[in-house]
Amino acid sequence: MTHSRASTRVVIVGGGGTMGSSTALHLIRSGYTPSNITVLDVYPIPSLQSAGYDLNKIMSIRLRNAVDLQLSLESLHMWKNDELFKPFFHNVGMIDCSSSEEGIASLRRKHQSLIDAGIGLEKTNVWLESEEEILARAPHFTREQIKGWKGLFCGDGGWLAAAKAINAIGQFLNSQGVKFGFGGAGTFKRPLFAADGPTCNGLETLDGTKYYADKVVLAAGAWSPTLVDLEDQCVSKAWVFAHIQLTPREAAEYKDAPVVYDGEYGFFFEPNEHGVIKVCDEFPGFSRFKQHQPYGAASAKFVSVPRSHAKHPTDTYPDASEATIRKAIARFMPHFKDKELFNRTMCWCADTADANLLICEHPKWKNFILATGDSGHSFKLLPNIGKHIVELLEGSLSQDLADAWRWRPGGDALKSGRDAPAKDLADMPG
Ligand SMILES: Cc1cc2nc3c(=O)[nH]c(=O)nc-3n(C[C@H](O)[C@H](O)[C@H](O)COP(=O)(O)OP(=O)(O)OC[C@H]3O[C@@H](n4cnc5c(N)ncnc54)[C@H](O)[C@@H]3O)c2cc1C
Repeated sequence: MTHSRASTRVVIVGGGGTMGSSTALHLIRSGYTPSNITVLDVYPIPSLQSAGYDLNKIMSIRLRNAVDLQLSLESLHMWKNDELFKPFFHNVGMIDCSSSEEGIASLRRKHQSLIDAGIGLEKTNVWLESEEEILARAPHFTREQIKGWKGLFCGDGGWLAAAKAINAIGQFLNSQGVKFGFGGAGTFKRPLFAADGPTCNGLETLDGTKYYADKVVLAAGAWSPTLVDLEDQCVSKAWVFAHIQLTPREAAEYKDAPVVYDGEYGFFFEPNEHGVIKVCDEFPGFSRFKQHQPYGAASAKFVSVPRSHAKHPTDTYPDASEATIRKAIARFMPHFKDKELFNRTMCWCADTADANLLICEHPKWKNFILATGDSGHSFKLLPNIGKHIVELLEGSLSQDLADAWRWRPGGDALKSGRDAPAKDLADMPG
């Protein structure tokens, strides 16, 4: 039986997170009936354990391949122009810099790719060769601090008020009459299948509720590989960050400052309206492997299982992270190096081997759609990723996106194109 948009029932697992909320939004924008859309999550939207539940995320144009460039440009357009998203984009720019020979050479290649893209990106992305040029963009630095730094000022970039943007989608979904299930009634347990065997016709949640649907979308982020067997295509990894509190006077000095990113240290954002600065270090992530049997696996296997900060709020991060975050603060803001750190936390993503998303129908389960996979860069796609997930549901996804996001076991998702594989949390003191 074929369904019209108005009559198709869709259940979204992880609808309180980034890709899931975007999918629900675009179903409505495409003409699906809100009461036929069910958003499930462990926590109410914005879910406390979503990777997007955060003060801020970086917005920048990604040039890694044609698909990333297309998605970044689409999302930039929406962050700038779509009424729902506009309030959450702070277009303060980003300084992508380095003081090492290797780092500078890599940034020069990035600058060249921007020019080679041939779409005028060199007008907004400017090479910073001299200390004067850097100080003109970031007057809060001292000349001493930026000695040897070179890099790019990315004028299209800046930061996104992440949790607030997901919250705005949640409010819109609520106003439209979308159905929600949270807690036990929102926590995915297993898919349900029709009498023919391979056709998925719904799912059961932890409390035993059964939701029947024409399409099930699994957008459970770092939890996806623990819920269904993804045949090792995704490895869930954590990154860390902490916050410092500035006085109103200190915060005023950093107001509208660009995001500063140095791949050897980390990155930081301008203070929020309460004077809080978030600081991240940069490293290949932490895994947390244990024996676990996702649905569809013949037996238990080694899977990296995220530990939810929402469930374990006293969890912070390994001792080593305290040192690297302090090192980043000392590099970027030496006068704040002794400030107290608070809200130390981990944030989980499901990395794929080639850093492309995994957005496809399950190869064996008809109507069960995966919308997951990561590379630590997908929050910026909040405004537009759902549009493509809806295209997949409808069979109209373009071939280049379908190729990039296909089911593709076999790569090394632990390393995921980074310089080193992730370390396991079990091996990290603290
Ligand atoms: C430290 C860090 C920094 C990052 N920085 C940036 C950045 O600067 N810019 C950028 O663009 N991207 C960034 N990212 C990446 C970005 O946050 C992720 O790519 C994106 O948020 C992933 O979206 P998702 O929908 O796959 O997962 P999530 O947003 O995590 O959503 C998954 C959802 O599934 C839910 N869920 C889990 N289990 C179940 C279950 N059993 N049943 C129902 N629901 C369930 C969760 O509660 C959650 O709401 C960063 C990520 C991290 C970790």
